[in-house]
Amino acid sequence: MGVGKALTQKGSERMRQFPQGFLWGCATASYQIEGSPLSDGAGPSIWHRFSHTPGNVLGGDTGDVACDHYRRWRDDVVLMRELGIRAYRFSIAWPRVLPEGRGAVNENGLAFYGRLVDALLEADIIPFVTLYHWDLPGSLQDLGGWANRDVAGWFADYADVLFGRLGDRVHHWITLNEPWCVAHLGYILGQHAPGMRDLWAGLRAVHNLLLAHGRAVLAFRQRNMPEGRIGITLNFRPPHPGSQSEQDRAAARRAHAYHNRLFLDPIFTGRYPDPIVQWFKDSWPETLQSDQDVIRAPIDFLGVNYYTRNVVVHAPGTGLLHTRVIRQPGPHTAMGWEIYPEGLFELLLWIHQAYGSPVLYITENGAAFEDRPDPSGTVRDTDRLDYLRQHFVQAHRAIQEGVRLQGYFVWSLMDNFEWAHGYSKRFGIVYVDFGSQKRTIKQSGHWYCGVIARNGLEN
Ligand SMILES: N=[N+]=NCCCCNC(=O)[C@@H]1[C@H]2[C@H](O)[C@@H](O)[C@H](O)[C@@H](CO)[C@@H]12
Repeated sequence: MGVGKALTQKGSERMRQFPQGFLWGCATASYQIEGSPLSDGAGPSIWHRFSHTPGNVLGGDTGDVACDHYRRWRDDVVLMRELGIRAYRFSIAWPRVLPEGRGAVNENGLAFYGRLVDALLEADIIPFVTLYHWDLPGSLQDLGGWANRDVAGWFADYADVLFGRLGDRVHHWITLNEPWCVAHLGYILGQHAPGMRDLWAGLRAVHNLLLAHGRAVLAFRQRNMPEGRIGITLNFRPPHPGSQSEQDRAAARRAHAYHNRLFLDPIFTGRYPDPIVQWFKDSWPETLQSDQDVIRAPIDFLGVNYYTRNVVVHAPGTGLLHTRVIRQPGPHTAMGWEIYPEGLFELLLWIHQAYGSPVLYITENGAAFEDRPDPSGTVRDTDRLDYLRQHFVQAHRAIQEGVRLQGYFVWSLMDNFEWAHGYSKRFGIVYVDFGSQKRTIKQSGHWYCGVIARNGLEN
């Protein structure tokens, strides 16, 4: 598409037009919005255990109620229709479907997701289903969880149950959400469930997550669903060196290999980044030559989660990579993340150029800010609106450069349980009063509705 076609002059405004059929959407995750974690036969997840363990989540918050979506899902689909979103990315809680993680299917759990999918289709909203967004069945963690190589088979069997039962209506599947966070935050730093601090377990989790992804892709292909598309969602943090010194540039390369290439390279090239294998040398897991053929099973699209960049300097003896992130001047979100929209353009172009121009969806982008309703009940979150607008501009730039970006899911549809931060961080374009469960579309949500209707941005 030439630039001319995408920048149409409409009156005095310059429009940034997105391609026809571009999928504007919102994203959520099961443990963050559903509540009712043990209802109707569901088994406990590692996040149910982790949040109920004192000291793990700010304020002792848990996902016991969250946004009560398990009971309010019909009204939430109406809300999505009001927003005019064309697609909705949500995750399925593995322990609702297989309470023990393996074996008997919990029909009640499966029926919940079947009803949700039917309501979305009825509302002309395309479902994008994430098979795993961090809520591993506790019973599988008792067997080692992602550090146990058998998890690849357990995950593929779980995925296959869903392909069989929902594959007639769900045509877009994401195997894993942010496996980097699963391994790094859950098994190495211990900040997320299951709260382990074990480098050996964490690096084996990296490999087993990739194996599980590949086994699920192969199971999907076996089902021979021609309309179906499957991919994975990875989180990225483009690192910039804090100075042009060789030490800082080397630190940025280490951070880049660990944050951005650790999963991307095996999936697209069949090899781990050499700097990482060398860096972790004697801790690196034993792998089988045949593993790489499973891991690199071709996918139909890559989900990209982008929030910010990291400015990195060499820091001997500090952290896993002997690096430190330097806080930058300029605006930050309530998470303390620098607002750096250009990083999205840089990231999309890098993936496009370095990994063979894959089909991409931005499966998460958004910002937490201190939202408060004014006396009239209106939530004027202009900071979030500006954040989104600036990032949409960068996504449009990337499309102009030929990046095959086919959709954009704002994180998040509504304020929800922000993991170890509990309910203290609000990412929604819809405000949730967690006392009353009242939903209020924020100013950013009303603005987003207009972007979707015009399929573009006015200057
Ligand atoms: N360096 N460094 N590291 C830390 C990187 C943490 C990145 N966190 C995410 O990307 C999570 C993603 C998640 O899918 C969603 O469930 C979360 O609610 C959002 C908001 O937090 C984002």
